[in-house]
Amino acid sequence: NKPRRAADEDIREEAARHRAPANGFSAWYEPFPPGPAGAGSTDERYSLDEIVYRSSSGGLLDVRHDMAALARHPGSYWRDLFDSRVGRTVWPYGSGVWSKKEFVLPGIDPDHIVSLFEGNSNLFWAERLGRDHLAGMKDLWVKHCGISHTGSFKDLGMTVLVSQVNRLRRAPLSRPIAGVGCASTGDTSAALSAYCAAAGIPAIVFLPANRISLEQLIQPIANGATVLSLDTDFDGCMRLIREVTAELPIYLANSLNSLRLEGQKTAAIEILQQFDWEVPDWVIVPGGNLGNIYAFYKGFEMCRVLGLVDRLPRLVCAQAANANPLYRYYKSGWTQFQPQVAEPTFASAIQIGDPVSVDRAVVALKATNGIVAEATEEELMNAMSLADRTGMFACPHTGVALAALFKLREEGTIGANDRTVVVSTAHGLKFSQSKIDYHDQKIEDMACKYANPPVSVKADFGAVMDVLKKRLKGKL
Ligand SMILES: Cc1ncc(COP(=O)(O)O)c(C=O)c1O
Ligand SMILES: N[C@@H](CCOP(=O)(O)O)C(=O)O
Repeated sequence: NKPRRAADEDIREEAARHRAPANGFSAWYEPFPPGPAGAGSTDERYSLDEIVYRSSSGGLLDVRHDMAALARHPGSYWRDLFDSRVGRTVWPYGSGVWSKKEFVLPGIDPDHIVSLFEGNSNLFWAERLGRDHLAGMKDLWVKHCGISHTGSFKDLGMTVLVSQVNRLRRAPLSRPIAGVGCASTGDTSAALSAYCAAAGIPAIVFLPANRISLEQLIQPIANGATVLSLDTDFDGCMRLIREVTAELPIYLANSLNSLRLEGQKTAAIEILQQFDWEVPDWVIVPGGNLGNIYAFYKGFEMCRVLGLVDRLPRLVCAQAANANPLYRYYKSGWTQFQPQVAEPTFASAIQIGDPVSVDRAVVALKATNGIVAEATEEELMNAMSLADRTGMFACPHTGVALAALFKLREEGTIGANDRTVVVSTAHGLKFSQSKIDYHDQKIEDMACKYANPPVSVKADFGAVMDVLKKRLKGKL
C-alpha cells in the first residue's frame, strides 16, 4: 500500500516530490495542413511558449508532436500507461485529458496545470434507442462529453489552453498577459471563465446578445468574467475578439488557437480506451466552428500512427440546416466554400456561418472517408426528444447528431451491426427553455411529435384517478 500523503502536503506538492524525469517528448506549432507523419516537415515552426495563432502566410497553425520520440515506445506501452491512470487522483493524471499528457502538452510542468479533473466522461450504451428506434442497432453509444464541469466538451480544450497561459504568466517566462478572451455561443465562454477563475486569471467573453441560453449566460457571470453582450451574431463576436487580441495583451481562447484541440482530441482517445482499444465504425460529431471534428480526427490518427489501434473510424459531421456552410461545401464536392449568415437554430451553440476551422474539417473528413449531414429544426428537436424518452437528457446539438444518425441508418449507410458513437457535446440542462417550448407545443410550424406536457389536475383523489386511468388504459 502507498503511504498516505502527509497532512501538510497537497496533491500538487505530492506530485512534485515524485516528479518523473524529463521524458524527451516535445511539441510545437507548425503551419496547417500538417505534412506527412514524422518530425521536420517544414522549416516554419514556433515554440508553444510563443503567442502566435496564425502562420506567416496567415493560415492556421497545428500543434505537432515529436512522433519519432513517442514511437520509441510500442502502442501497447501507451495503452497500458493510459489505462493505469484512469480514475485516479494522482496529479495531474486523474484528469481524462492529462492522463494522456505525453500526447497533449508533454513539456508542461504539472505544477502549471490548471485542471478540474475533466474528461473520463461516460460512454452511454443507448440500448433502447438503438433497438427500438433504429431498426435493431445493438452497438449504439453516446459519448457524454457534456456531462462535465461546465456542461460541455469545451472543458477538455480549456484545461490545456489555460494551463499554457498559466505557464506563460508565471516565472521564469513571466509574460505580460492581462487576461484570456473568447467569442462564444455560450459554451467556450463558460469553460474559459471557470478555468480562469480556478487559476486566478482574468477572463473576457464576447457573447452575441440574446442568442445564448440563460444557463450559459449565468456561467461566466458567476465565475467573475468580464462579460460583453454584443449586438451581433457569433461570427461578428469572433471578428471583434480577433481585432482586440491583436491590439491588447489578451490571449485568444477560441479554437483558432490550436492548443484547444490538443485537449479536445483526448475524447477520441478515451472512446478507444473505453472500447478496450477497439475502433468503432462510425463517430458522429455536431459541427459549428469545426475545431472539434478535426480534434477527433487528430486523436484517432495519433493512436493509429503510434500503433495503439490499427485503423480509423469513419467520421460524420452533423450541422443544423439553418447553419450549414460545411454541408453545402461537401455537397459541392468540396469545390465551393461559401460563408453564410447563419439563421437562428435551437442548436444555438452551432449557429455559425463562417467557421474558423473549415479547412481542418475537410482534412478530417477526407482522411476518414467521412460524411457531412444536416438536420432541420424539426428533425433535431424530435431526435433529441426521442433520445430523452429512452433515458437521456440530450441537448439540441446532440439532437443534430442523432438526426444525422437516423437518416444514415434509414438509408442503410450505417448498418444495424455497426458500432456507432454519437458525440453528445453539451448537457441538456443548459438548454432547458428549448425543451420547455417543445413540450408545451409552443413552437411555430412544428408538430412536436414527442411532446409530453404536464397535466394540471385538481388536488382531488377522484380527479387524479381519472387522469391515471386514462393514461394507463389497457395497462392496469
Ligand atoms: C454544444 C456544442 N456542440 C457542438 C459545437 C461545435 O463544435 P465546433 O465548433 O468545434 O465544431 C459547439 C461549439 O461550437 C458547442 O458548443
Ligand atoms: N460553440 C462555441 C463556438 C466557438 O467555438 P470555439 O471552439 O472556436 O471556441 C462556443 O460555445 O462558444
